[in-house]
Amino acid sequence: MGSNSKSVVDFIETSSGVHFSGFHLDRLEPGNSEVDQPTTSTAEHVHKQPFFIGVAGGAASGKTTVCDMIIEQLRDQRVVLVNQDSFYHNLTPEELTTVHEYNFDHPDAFDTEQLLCAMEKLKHGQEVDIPKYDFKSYKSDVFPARRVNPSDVILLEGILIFHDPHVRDLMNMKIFVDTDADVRLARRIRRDIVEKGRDINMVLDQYSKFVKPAFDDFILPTKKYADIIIPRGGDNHVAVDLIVQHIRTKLGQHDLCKIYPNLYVIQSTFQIRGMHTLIRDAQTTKHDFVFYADRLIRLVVEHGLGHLPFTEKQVITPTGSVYTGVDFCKRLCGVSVIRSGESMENALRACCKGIKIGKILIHREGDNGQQLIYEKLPKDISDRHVLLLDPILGTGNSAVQAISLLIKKGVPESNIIFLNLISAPQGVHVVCKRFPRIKIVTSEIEIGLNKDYRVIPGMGEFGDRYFCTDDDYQQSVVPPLQ
Ligand SMILES: Nc1ncnc2c1ncn2[C@@H]1O[C@H](COP(=O)(O)OP(=O)(O)O)[C@@H](O)[C@H]1O
Ligand SMILES: Nc1ccn([C@@H]2O[C@H](COP(=O)(O)O)[C@@H](O)[C@H]2O)c(=O)n1
Ligand SMILES: [Mg+2]
Repeated sequence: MGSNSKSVVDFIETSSGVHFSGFHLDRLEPGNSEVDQPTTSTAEHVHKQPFFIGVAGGAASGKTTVCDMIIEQLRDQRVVLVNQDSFYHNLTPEELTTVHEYNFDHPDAFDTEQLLCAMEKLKHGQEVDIPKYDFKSYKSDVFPARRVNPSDVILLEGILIFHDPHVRDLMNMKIFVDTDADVRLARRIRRDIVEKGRDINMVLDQYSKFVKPAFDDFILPTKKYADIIIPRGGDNHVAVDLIVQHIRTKLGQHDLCKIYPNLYVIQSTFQIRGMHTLIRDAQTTKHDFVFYADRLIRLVVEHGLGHLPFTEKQVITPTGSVYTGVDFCKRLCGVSVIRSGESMENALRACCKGIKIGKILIHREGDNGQQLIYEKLPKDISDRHVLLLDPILGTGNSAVQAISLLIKKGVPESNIIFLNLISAPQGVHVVCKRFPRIKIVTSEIEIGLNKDYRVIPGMGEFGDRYFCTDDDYQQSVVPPLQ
């Protein structure tokens, strides 16, 4: 037992009306909590964030070609392509007279502020006017601007789009098209002569004076920022297919998964939706609530176990053949946040024979914020991977308390997997910002928190419903399976 003299049972009994692992904060004074207070107590309506892809590479490496291939495969999505060329500074009359002296491959040739502003607007779901650049007059105010509507996927391509850190930060995926210099030069000569009506000597002059040095000095050094490097550009169909597959996966995910790569929402199926429908329904009987909550918990636990490290193992099958498989991670334990988290222990025990399970009890007392009042953890917990169990992530305050304790006990942050059934975006932000290396596995992301800091739509007081300590629930409403 911790320093507090009250028994665990006392605390459990006095906690009625509160989801035990997520405390009401309405009476908390600023500064009492270890965690920043949520900025809003109402449902958080986050607009659907577009997936932003940057495509960089040398001139004529095939950036536009790769983008066109991606767009072609994503015909069923709203995709927009923006070219960095649109943000070239207009040349002054003086610069125009000596245009062969102008370096179009230097970062200063672009109006990066205007580019950043336009891309931020698109990222935030606003329409934007993109200038049309004229390669013949070297101006972007000759033609009317192009109105670009908010889209699901934004592609930004250009030689130097990875140069500015602010522009880079907007991107969810960075691609570098890596094509041999001689191929780029050959393509450029053809393109500049045919499309831009330029003279061969002028093209070669510009190449040796500006294009090649700028590639070495500014473009190539940004290759290190790329998540994916595509050799041979548009000829690399495998790379483009994989990229499209990834984009489709990301589009199907909750926005929070794009922000926090360590947040895993298990793939929804009609079975999962059906279980959620039952456990969220206030009319569902106690018996059904426990049955379907258990089914969902088992899915979350199995998914969470999938994130543990493994080692390769070979066995001999009864046919005498070698089967190359994997060995389960042995050094693990569960930690349940009393009381709701205890509902997840059976599923964990059913999956991991003989697993050690520790307990943490956190409660809010008076105006002093939450207090950790009980903990019983395996002595060697710092050597183990920890599956932290709590079915609801609400404000994130109790999760932060529990995780902080585990870290204090020597558990590396990256060894903690937090398993829950539902997560409010506010809690995800709080936990993921504070502990960027832990993993959260959940089965659904909620709309948010109401003014009483309760998760909505939610499922009520989980502990009461699961452990049948709320007398108000219906005995039998949902008919059993035939
Ligand atoms: N894989 C390829 N095979 C043949 N020609 C290509 C290939 N990729 C691009 N091109 C041609 O090379 C030129 C430059 O390609 P582009 O995609 O516009 O490059 P970037 O946008 O990087 O400047 C274009 O004329 C294009 O048709
Ligand atoms: N007026 C201009 C503006 C740019 N360039 C060259 O275009 C290249 C970038 O375009 P990509 O489609 O190849 O990415 C860059 O190398 C500039 O030198 C130009 O020649 N004239
Ligand atoms: Mg291009």
